[in-house]
Amino acid sequence: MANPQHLQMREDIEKYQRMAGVKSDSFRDLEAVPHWRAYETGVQHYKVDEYQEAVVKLEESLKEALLALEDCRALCEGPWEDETEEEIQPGLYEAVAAHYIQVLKCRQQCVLDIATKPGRVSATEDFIPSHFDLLQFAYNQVGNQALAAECAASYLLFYPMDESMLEKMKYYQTELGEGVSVTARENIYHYVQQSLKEKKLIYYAVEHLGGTFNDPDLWTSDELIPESQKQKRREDQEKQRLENLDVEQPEQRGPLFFEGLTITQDSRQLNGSQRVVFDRVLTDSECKDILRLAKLAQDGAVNWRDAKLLLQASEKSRKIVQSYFTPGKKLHFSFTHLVCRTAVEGEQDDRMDLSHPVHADNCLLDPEGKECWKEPPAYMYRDYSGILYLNDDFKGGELFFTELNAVTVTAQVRPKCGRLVAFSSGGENPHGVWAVTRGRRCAIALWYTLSQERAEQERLEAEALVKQRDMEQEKQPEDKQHQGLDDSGGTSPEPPVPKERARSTSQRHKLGSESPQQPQELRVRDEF
Ligand SMILES: O=C(O)CCC(=O)C(=O)O
Ligand SMILES: [Fe+2]
Repeated sequence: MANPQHLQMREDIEKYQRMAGVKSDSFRDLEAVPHWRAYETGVQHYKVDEYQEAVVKLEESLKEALLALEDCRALCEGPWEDETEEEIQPGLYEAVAAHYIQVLKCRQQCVLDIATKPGRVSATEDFIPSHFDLLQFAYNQVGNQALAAECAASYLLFYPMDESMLEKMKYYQTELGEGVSVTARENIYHYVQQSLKEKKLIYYAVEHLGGTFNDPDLWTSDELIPESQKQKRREDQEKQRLENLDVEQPEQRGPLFFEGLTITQDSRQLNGSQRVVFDRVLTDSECKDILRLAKLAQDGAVNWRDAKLLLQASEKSRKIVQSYFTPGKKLHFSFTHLVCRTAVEGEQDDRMDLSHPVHADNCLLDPEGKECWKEPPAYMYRDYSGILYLNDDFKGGELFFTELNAVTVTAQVRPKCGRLVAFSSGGENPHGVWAVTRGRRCAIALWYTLSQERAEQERLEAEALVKQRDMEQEKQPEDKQHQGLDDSGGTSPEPPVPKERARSTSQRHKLGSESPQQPQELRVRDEF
């Protein structure tokens, strides 16, 4: 459950299911926690308009979550175990204050604990308040306005100025009649009051005694936060807002600067959003040259001119993606990768397996939860993906897009020389590759980021190297220049290509298997 992408485990479960005597309730998720199970079921009912069932499950989830919260908070009362402070010998009052603040911070963090799905690392935002938003709507749908109003009032305890909820509240009050008093749930009132008191103390301590506090709640009112902390919080929120803006921009198309380039399919034709197929990005002879590079790199010898061509081809793709999706900021390379997949020997008929399992490029796909988790080890900073294909003399190996469930295929793209498929890298674009059943399929896989800090350093170095070499060649006499251009290894300076051998063992690309810290320029490798 926590690793829904784990193909081996999925296969094993299917195998067990086929065994005699094994029933569906023989499978138990030992990591499951009651409130998460209820929450997910509740949200699923809600999404398909089954409000009666949604109400039951969401109430259960809320009750269980509050119990889990209390358990977690109680565990904060233990002895103080801060090894980093061991050296310092504080006075009694300082020690008491430090201990108490630590307990308070620990209690506050419990919200994150319960809002984090087992097996995940990032918490669902506004986990408790969102229950009331869902519940007020669901109760209204099943005709229980009194409870809908109570839930709306409970939500307003967290966000008293929320305009849309205030509107709803007015509506419920009118429906119920002015004489009927509507109050929030008492336990939620206490929960909010207590949490606010704790926050007040913590912020006081941060301001006067130092330290930091990462408030886990989004609903904390501004008045409570000291000026010094507010600034930081504002900056964080602004950064977050800008990041979201970048990726969630509506599709608006900029001009394409390259002659001959065609848009073969857009998002509508590919049944999704932020997807596109371009053709004629490369000519046949350019594909051939880069393919030769794939072959040579395998043998540890790389032609300088082909390496430069690869850099140019990927830069051209970057410009195309940038101008097509117009994300409002410069796109930087985050990873460049020349990859070939070769058919395995033997029986190929009716193969239904995948050369690359369904995944999203910047988040961890959770087909059961119909979500995509932006958390490590996913490459969260990847914003756009591009795959520039180099050949079509193979069988199988189509790229396909699916819905979030990872099984409903929404579009398929057949690779060919000069075809560039580009798409936003998030959960809106799960994709995979069918098995290559004959021949060898080569492509340049490219990922782009809007974050300058995440730009691929090796690529910048390689570009600088090319520039430097070009300048040196300009200075050289004519005859020597030609020699340099046609040079395939030998006397020329080292091209920016690793001389490692492509791996020859059967291997599948696994999301998160490459270390983001050590990207290598122009990686060349074989997959099967
Ligand atoms: O080769 C392809 O068509 C897609 C590869 C891919 O999705 C990836 O490497 O993340
Ligand atoms: Fe991918």
